[in-house]
Amino acid sequence: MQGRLIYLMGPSGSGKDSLLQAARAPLEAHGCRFARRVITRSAESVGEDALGVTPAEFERLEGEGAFALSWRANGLAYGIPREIDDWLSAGQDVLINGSRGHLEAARQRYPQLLAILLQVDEAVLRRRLLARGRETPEQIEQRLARSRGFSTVGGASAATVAQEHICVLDNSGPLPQTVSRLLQLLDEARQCA
Ligand SMILES: Nc1ncnc2c1ncn2[C@@H]1O[C@H](COP(=O)(O)OP(=O)(O)O)[C@@H](O)[C@H]1O
Ligand SMILES: O=P(O)(O)OC[C@H]1O[C@H](OP(=O)(O)OP(=O)(O)O)[C@H](O)[C@@H]1O
Repeated sequence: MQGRLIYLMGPSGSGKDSLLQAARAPLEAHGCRFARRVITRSAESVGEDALGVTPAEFERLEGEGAFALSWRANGLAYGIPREIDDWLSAGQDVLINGSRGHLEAARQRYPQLLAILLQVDEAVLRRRLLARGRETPEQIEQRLARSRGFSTVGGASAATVAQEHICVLDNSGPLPQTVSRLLQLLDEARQCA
């Protein structure tokens, strides 16, 4: 049986990267794989363990078909390596750090994907982004403005979320609580699959 693509998305600062790190060990114990993203961001940047490449290298890789999914946002290009298709074909679930803007395109390629929207209110987001210190205050405001622009998934209403089959996961509380909820959500999804 084909594995399931778990597409984690949410505003900048909502905690996607922290959650991926914290949930990694328990999920790997269940056979779930994690994709390392390729990003045109310098390797020294704080945060996820991504492969940093130049825009020219990214274009070359994309042209060679190295990515299962790729998109542009925040002035950067992001790619998910094609090896996830081998993992999925081998029946393994794969968790990726996705983009709200690319959800529809991702669904076209992976109709069975499980979309999870990590949510935190804007004041908390701004505080967390400033504390993280990876972006300038101006870039942080641009990211918050980008989130406001997602009328369908960003600050989505419950009805929209239900209609679009998106599971909302709140990360306003302590991270371990969010990890437990994620594991529970994935268990429930497995039972429904
Ligand atoms: N539940 C949480 N409680 C407090 N701080 C958090 C929580 N989740 C994430 N953070 C912090 O918020 C900041 C943004 O988290 P990060 O994982 O980088 O978000 P994203 O990858 O979605 O942009 C980081 O400094 C992180 O340590
Ligand atoms: O369409 P959106 O949902 O806005 O997402 C755009 C991009 O921003 C995030 O990446 P990145 O790691 O650069 O930013 P973040 O860690 O600040 O979320 C996310 O993982 C997407 O790659």
